[in-house]
Amino acid sequence: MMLAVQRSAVRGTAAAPPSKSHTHRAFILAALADGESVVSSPLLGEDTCATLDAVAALGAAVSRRGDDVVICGGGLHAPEKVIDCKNSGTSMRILAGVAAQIAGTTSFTGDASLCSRPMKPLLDALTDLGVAVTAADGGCAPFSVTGPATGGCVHIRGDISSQFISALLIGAPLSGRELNIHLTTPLTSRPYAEMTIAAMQRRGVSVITTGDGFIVPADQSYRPVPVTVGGDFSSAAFLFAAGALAGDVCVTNLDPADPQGDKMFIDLLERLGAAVSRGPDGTVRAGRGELRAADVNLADAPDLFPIAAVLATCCCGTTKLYGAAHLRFKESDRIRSTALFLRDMGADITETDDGCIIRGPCPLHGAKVTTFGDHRIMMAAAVAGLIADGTTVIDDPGCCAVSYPAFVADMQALGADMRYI
Ligand SMILES: O=C(O)C1=C[C@@H](OP(=O)(O)O)[C@@H](O)[C@H](O)C1
Ligand SMILES: C=C(OP(=O)(O)O)C(=O)O
Repeated sequence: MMLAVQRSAVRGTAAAPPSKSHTHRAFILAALADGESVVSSPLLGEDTCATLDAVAALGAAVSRRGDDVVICGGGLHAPEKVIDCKNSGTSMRILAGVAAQIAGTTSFTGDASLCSRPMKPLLDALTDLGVAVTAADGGCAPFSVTGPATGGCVHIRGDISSQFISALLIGAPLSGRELNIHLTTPLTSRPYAEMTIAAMQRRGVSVITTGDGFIVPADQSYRPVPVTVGGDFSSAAFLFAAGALAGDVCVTNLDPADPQGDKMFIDLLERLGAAVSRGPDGTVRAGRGELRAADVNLADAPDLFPIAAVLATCCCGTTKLYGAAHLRFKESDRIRSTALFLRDMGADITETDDGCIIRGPCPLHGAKVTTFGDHRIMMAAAVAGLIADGTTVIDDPGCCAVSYPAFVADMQALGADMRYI
């Protein structure tokens, strides 16, 4: 199946889908807390469902109560079956940190994309903490960890994925001993580590931020708390960009106080010259404006890169997106896959090591887009198709189900001419 997109205007209101990152953390931390946790409004996308299946395999009792997911956690054990994290880096990295704290062997696998993404820095850190690790060549999945880990001191790089740090932090209280994490390179995607710490603290576990990392003090445990998952700013970025490029879109279900780093997209739209207005209830509206180029550091918000690059094609002048070399380790090499589809659509775009340079404005035309099975490439290309001359034909449109299953339906409801062919 393909998705055919024609130039079209979008207008109206859409609710941001629930946050993928918050849902992963809510499911995993509920599994680690003794007792029942109710998770309301979770994202039930392919990635978060992979996490839910995994926590059930590790021994948490998972049930549905209406739209809520109820998890009875505590007393986890090594599973019989291999944990398949499918396309989800967050699931694999954080759950590896959890499994490392459990006696016995837990094996992990994923799809072809996930099995090519880096795991070695985390697996090396777990080895230093006394975990026996067996992994494929290069330290990627499939791999197994045999725990439990000890506490102590660990050195790990911070510039490949913050998920390694989230994994060590979340698993640490299970050992009962202090864990001292020293970062050997600067931490990228830092807001995600901060989301992890906030989620741990909400459940009664404190984390100390040090000059070069983090300490999880000894003798702490998670307590169950009910959570309602708020909207996802990374997914909302596609709705905002559609409004800023092709009409006027109002997005609800976003909390301005949420720690998600990708809420910077709203400031970015304003900086580039889009018409942005913020309602008192957190509702944000984005419409057309005279867009002008800017230098944008995406070190802390890498998931915004593909859609920010689409916006940049409509900016007057040279836009530089930089600071995000870790984009090369996502579901696809997102610097390469974004440059490929935008160049095919007529953009003047040059890849750099840590981003790209776009000389705009570039009139876009329809093209055949390869998503490489990457949800954010699919959604960014679909938004680009709204302003392109002719038809944009996107392969594997179902891949958006990992983070935003209703993306195409939401866009169609706003008036986008998107059809499955
Ligand atoms: O912890 C998380 O929920 C995430 C962390 C980020 O990954 P990196 O830390 O690998 O950049 C982000 O890209 C991903 O979509 C979700
Ligand atoms: C990189 C992403 O997720 P993950 O690392 O969990 O696969 C993403 O959603 O863009």
